[in-house]
Amino acid sequence: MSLLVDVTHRHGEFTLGAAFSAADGLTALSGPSGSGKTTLINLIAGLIPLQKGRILFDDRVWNDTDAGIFVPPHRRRIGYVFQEARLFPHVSVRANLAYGMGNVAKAERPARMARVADLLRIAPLLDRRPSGLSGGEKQRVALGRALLSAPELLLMDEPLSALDAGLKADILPDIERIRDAEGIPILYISHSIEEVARLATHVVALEAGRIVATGGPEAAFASGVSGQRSGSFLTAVVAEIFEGEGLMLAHAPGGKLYLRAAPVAIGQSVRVFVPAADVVLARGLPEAISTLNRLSGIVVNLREDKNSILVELDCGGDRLCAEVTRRSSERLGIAPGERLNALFKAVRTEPENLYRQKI
Ligand SMILES: Nc1ncnc2c1ncn2[C@@H]1O[C@H](COP(=O)(O)OP(=O)(O)OP(=O)(O)O)[C@@H](O)[C@H]1O
Repeated sequence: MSLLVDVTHRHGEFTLGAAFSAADGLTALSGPSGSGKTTLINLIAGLIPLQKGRILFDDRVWNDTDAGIFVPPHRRRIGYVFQEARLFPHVSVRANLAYGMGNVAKAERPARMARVADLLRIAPLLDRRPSGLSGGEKQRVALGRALLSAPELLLMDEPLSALDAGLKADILPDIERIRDAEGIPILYISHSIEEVARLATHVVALEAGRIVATGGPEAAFASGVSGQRSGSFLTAVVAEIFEGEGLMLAHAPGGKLYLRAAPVAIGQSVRVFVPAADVVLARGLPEAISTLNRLSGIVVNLREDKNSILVELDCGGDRLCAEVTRRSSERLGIAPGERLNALFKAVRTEPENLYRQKI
């Protein structure tokens, strides 16, 4: 299934002009506050009428201003999850979930309810009222309600931003399961590079109403989503898990990676986020050093970033970014074309930011 968007829309001084497509998987919409992310998904949902352009889903036209076509929101088969769960407080979780199933044939409802309750671990909550649930439980119910409508497209507007770190970590695997099990496109607004790192199959980066980059998760750095935290993504295949040590070994194109162990299988492909400030650059390799990860790479780019230099290395095809002071860069005489070693500690790799591809 795929979504095709080509829209122009003005709110007073602000103009959104965006063209992109999104297929199955999770497309993160990143960008600074006010860049137009919510406007974009509200247009896709049909919640605000489009001023100019087209929105197509597969071969169906949801909106085409030239042809005068506008399909109303309830006929678009979209699930929408907001920052706040927005549940009905006075009825049970079961009734909240059932509310979403208007589109589903009656005979299929019990099985669908059971499947989604299982997928999101909410079966034990069905007879409770939302007021007694934790923020994370409420958000899982909101996700469940969106899924029960049998959506063809899921829109999520910062669904985790109201949750504390512990609850976020608890719900991330649920979103991952939805991404991998439902086979529908998901558009996911997030300000967090960690969420993008963990969940995104694609990124569309917006700035001041325009798309500034699309592609893999690195695209998020083109906009303000990452704030101060520059970094890069390495892909690798898990080769060995050292159970007792909480450590695993994965093979990346540029060499071996030792990572904090995560619930993955041998042979599984993972993508790890390495913050640029965690990478140490060295000429030669010190013998006695605790750092487990040592990749060799060619300097392809040097970029000034405030009081730092961001040094980009090509490590066997993967890009690895290191942040060093200008003083270090000058002392080492770092220049494009040079081969350097990049070191980073296994203990700094964060399993909760690890993207895992299904096997
Ligand atoms: N109904 C409206 N009327 C006038 N201006 C609006 C309206 N809705 C949004 N805007 C403006 O459009 C711009 C984009 O807003 P939008 O909410 O889409 O951004 P966003 O990227 O989702 O921001 P945030 O990350 O803060 O939620 C902002 O400048 C906002 O003030």
